[in-house]
Amino acid sequence: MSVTLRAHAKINLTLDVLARRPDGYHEVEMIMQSIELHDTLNFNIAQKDITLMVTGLPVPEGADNLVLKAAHLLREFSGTELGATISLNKKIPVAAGLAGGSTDAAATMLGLNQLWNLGLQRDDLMGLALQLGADVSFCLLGGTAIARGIGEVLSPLASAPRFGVVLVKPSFGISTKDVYQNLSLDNLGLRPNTSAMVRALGEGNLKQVAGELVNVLESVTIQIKPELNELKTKLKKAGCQGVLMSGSGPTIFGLTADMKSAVEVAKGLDLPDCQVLVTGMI
Ligand SMILES: C[C@](O)(CO)[C@H](O)COP(=O)(O)OP(=O)(O)OC[C@H]1O[C@@H](n2ccc(N)nc2=O)[C@H](O)[C@@H]1O
Ligand SMILES: Nc1ncnc2c1ncn2[C@@H]1O[C@H](COP(=O)(O)OP(=O)(O)OP(=O)(O)O)[C@@H](O)[C@H]1O
Repeated sequence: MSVTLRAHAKINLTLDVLARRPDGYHEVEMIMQSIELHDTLNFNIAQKDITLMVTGLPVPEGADNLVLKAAHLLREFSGTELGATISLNKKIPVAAGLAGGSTDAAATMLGLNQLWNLGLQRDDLMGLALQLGADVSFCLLGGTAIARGIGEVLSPLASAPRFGVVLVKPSFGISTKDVYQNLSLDNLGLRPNTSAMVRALGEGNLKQVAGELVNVLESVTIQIKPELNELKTKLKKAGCQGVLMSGSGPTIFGLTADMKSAVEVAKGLDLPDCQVLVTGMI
């Protein structure tokens, strides 16, 4: 028996921070969107051990990998004694603001639930997701959704238009924790209008969607890495309708009418120090 799953990356179309909690986490309100860009995971049954092999982009293969953390958490929760041989083909840039680790963790729970025939419901997995990371809950659901709480309270939205997405990932990564810690809640600057973005998505109006793209973490990350401002300007000049940093960064995304126009925009970009990827909303 073998199970193969795609683990999709996400972008944040809006991101607002409402409060800091005593445990250091933040209450957020954000519109999350899955994109075509994905890692691929393959799961095979094994007698006892859980092992992981990674191909593609380098990520640690040891116990710190979120795939192994998710697998051990699920095995403990379910009580099964089965093992698994897992392979991960890593395509999503790492420490990029695209939830690469979180989506692998979510896919691992979904894949092993099938492989081990556990019969767990999505709600059971949702309960475990939060132990692995704030973005894992959304990654289990996918599509388009409003996320509240620390990211685990989800309200699914109707499928968004399949706008094209150009991703620009600089060579450096960024620590999500550092970004949240450097955020001054008294000085958030421009805040997103969640309901206006929901309306714009519902109408499929790219110009309006572009006008509602706001992420309060952007100015924090730009303060650490001012070169992100130049990347935003270049993406706009190259023809993207709207441009924003995803999550805590440093990836910048630009939206276009469709994948074809995203390919054209990417062709016009001269960014030798960055990884440029063309993908689309799903
Ligand atoms: C920036 C986003 O990616 C937007 O989707 C998420 O809010 C972050 O989600 P994530 O990377 O899955 O977050 P976790 O791995 O759970 O947490 C990493 C660190 O980010 C900070 N963190 C994360 C989520 C949140 N709502 N408040 C926080 O303050 C905490 O300092 C935490 O130690
Ligand atoms: N399967 C995995 N894929 C990517 N990173 C992983 C994985 N497992 C553990 N990590 C570690 O997690 C850290 C964050 O990587 P990740 O790509 O998830 O960040 P991110 O895209 O910024 O996530 P988010 O958008 O959820 O904040 C890295 O330092 C990486 O070493």
